[in-house]
Amino acid sequence: MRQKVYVTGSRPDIRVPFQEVRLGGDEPPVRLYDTSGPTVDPDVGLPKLRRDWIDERGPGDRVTQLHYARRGVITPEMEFAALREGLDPELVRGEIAAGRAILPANVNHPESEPMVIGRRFLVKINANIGTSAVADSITDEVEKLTWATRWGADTVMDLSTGKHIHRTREHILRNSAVPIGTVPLYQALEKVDGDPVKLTWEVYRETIIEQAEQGVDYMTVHAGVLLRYVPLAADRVTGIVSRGGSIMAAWCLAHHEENFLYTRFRELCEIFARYDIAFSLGDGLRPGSTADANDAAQFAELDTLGELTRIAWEYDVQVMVEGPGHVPMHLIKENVDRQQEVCAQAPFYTLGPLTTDIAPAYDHITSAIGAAMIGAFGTAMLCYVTPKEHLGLPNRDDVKEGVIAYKIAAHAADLAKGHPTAREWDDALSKARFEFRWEDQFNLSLDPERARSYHDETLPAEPAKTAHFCSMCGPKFCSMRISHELKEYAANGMRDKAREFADGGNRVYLPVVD
Ligand SMILES: C[C@H]1O[C@@H](n2cnc3c(N)ncnc32)[C@H](O)[C@@H]1O
Ligand SMILES: Cc1ncc(COP(=O)(O)O)c(N)n1
Ligand code: MET
Ligand code: SF4
Ligand SMILES: [Zn+2]
Repeated sequence: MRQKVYVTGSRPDIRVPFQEVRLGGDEPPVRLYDTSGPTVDPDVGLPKLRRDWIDERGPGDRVTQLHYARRGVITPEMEFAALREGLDPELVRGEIAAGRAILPANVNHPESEPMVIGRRFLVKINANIGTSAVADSITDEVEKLTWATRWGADTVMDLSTGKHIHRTREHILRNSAVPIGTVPLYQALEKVDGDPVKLTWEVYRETIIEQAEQGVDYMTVHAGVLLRYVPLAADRVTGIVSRGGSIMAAWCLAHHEENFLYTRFRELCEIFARYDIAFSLGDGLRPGSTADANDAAQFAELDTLGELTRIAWEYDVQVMVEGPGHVPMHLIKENVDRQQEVCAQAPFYTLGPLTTDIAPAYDHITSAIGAAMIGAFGTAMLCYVTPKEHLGLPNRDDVKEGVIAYKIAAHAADLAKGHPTAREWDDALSKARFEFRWEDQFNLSLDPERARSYHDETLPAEPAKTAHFCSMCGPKFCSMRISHELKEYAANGMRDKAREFADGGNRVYLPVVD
């Protein structure tokens, strides 16, 4: 059974949720990092976990976690995030202060359960949801939110572009125990009837304040798409594939002016600091195909993102940096190394990357391969890709497929990086598997329901739950059963050897099988 348990911190309202798996036999229970949050009841709403923490600090021009971290303060949010990972709160504070980690936590999102994004911590995953002009249901999106977090999304981005963007986001935020990210440019574009040329700084500014008041925790800002970089993407196989990037490029060319997100960046920082919104510096020039990976346009923009990272830090605003996209395996490492170098170790947040372009309908797999690699190289958060990528808006089932694929990638990276708590989970599952504790194996797995149902497809009867085989090899060929017998031989062999020794070495050695 999986059960929710809480670990308490230095004050009574720091209660950190875990999923505890009780195991059979003499095995101690295993605690899993829990992202699922409290059960959502739309009539009651979520508990406002952070309410008192925010109120105690009061309003101000710089109410950011980075601001407190730099002054040596461990906030309740930092302690909460540390307890979730089984790490020292001082490590969380130090990494935030150094800009190597962020804790996205808008003062207007008290429902959020804090977590920390940075290379020293568990690799996090983000799930994208949101309406489009073609599919515009608020209830569907709230369901995707709860479904995504049910399977382990650490943050969710609302990328809505439909008719009711404000209302959709309100429902998402009030029902979300994970930080919510947005791309405010999408709503700004709706406000000017979808014509990029009509965009203005004023419309954009009004939009970010609207979203800041609602409680958006981090915002993608495509401030690195400079006028002079746009021609660099002209000869690409797939041009500019970022929505925000293409919008800003269109604006720059039409006005022949520098990107207003870049020229007004300091004003943005002042606003973000008042709410503690984190920047997710958008990669508007990311490659959208294998052919375009690591090209001049992509790396020119990255240099600008490095410059903007340092400016945000002047204002105590937290920053992460977005990365690609479509990148074949041999070009992945350079992406992390360059980003870490150029952006002074600010956390990296990548979309995949997709390691090949040939598998539409399976891009959760093409991209989970790249995500696992880039995570192991030090990327802090992985943005999922669903099987619907390039084909249409993901539904609830696609959201689950994407989240599970990315939980696998993130955990595989945690193991490779040696996060202190990652290994325990694998060991517990492997032991259960080797000891034919089938129920424990199911309950410890990322998707217990599917594991159980796949097993039961061929062997549904109750005795099969303790059987020393499954239908893959059958009883006679079960290598793990044979391994147990080998162990017995070895143990008996040792006993016999001991007896042989006591007998003066005159016995012929024969293993005893009972
Ligand atoms: C940047 C990435 O965001 C994803 N994306 C954009 N809009 C949505 C949406 N409404 N729902 C889910 N994913 C979306 C696409 O997968 C794109 O590749
Ligand atoms: C990791 C990640 N997630 C979302 C976006 C926003 O999308 P777009 O750049 O297409 O507007 C992005 N740039 N990077
Ligand atoms: N899949 C694209 C990307 O990787 C985004 C939308 S399709 C051009 O960025
Ligand atoms: S996902 Fe579809 S709508 Fe979006 S850029 Fe690609 S083809 Fe265009
Ligand atoms: Zn793509």
